[in-house]
Amino acid sequence: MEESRIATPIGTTLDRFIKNKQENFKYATGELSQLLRDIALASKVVNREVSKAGLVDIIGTLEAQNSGGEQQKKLDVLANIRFSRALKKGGEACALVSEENDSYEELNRDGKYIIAIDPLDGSSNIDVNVSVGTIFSIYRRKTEVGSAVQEIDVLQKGTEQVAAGYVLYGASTMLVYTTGHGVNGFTYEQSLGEYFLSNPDIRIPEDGTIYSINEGLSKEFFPPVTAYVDWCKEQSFNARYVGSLVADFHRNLLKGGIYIYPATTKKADGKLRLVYECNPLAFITEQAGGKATDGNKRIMEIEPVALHQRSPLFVGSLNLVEKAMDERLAQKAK
Ligand SMILES: O=P(O)(O)OC[C@H]1O[C@](O)(COP(=O)(O)O)[C@@H](O)[C@@H]1O
Ligand SMILES: [Mg+2]
Ligand SMILES: [Mg+2]
Repeated sequence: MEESRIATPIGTTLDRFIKNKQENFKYATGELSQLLRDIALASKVVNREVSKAGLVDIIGTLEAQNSGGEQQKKLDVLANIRFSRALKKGGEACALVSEENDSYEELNRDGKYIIAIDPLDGSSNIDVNVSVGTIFSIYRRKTEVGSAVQEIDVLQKGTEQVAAGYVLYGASTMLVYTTGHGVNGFTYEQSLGEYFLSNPDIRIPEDGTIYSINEGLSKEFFPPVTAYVDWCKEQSFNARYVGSLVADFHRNLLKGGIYIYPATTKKADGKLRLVYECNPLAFITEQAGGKATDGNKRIMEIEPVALHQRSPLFVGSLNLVEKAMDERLAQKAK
């Protein structure tokens, strides 16, 4: 089916855009479209809570820890509940994999889709009014509709994703997603309660002058990363690190740049989670013309073995990520 080449006008609502693009999806039965709407709806509720975080009692940390042993923030849990409820009610998702749940949550047995989600990304920034986000990834189930969800459904390679996206709760709130036909960004108009197309067909510049890495960890960097960061400095690149993956990623997607969370002497697999942080952002990056690796291989080719497994991440502008890979090889050759 020939993809319609007519550009969708800026200001088109998300609903209208999803409807227009549905014909691009060979399974076009409307379920994926409805799922995207359910996620957008939940993000509006979370946006409301994030935007008034300082006024109501949702600031602060809970006793409980998540699967990664990190202290859960109240907003982590609240966001998780909002997305889980919206997906349960929507009926299209059979299971939810979430950073905030140890195991996957079965939702609707008749659902055809698996959702993997980081309900609130950038938790360390929640209490200080710095941008945070939500990251999501969508797969088709492998098992029979109506049957119990199994591991083969929830542990799929990134190349199996049918859609991925993120919501950035920043100066404005944006939803950016792909269904494998390019990347589009929508800005939330609070008073109308609607997302409007603001960034059609996003392409990441092949080059950039921004590098994002937590240099506070530099004592724990392996030589290839140290050499690469030194190279960025020699180029007089700008160091930018918000500490919220979604915010750092979004800036680099629009302006060009590279985000790195490497393996370190203390964290052999880095910090970020493959299934609901690295894979969705890798899908978006590749669809926008960029590159995403774990330092050696394509992120989306990594076979997941655990829901919360971690992976190093090098993501962003094609030439910057390739340079980082070359640096690794050069260092290895030494
Ligand atoms: O403080 P560090 O070690 O640089 O880690 C920051 C990274 O950790 C994260 O906060 C991890 O995500 P969560 O907040 O969802 O756990 C990323 O958003 C961010 O890029
Ligand atoms: Mg995160
Ligand atoms: Mg999180």
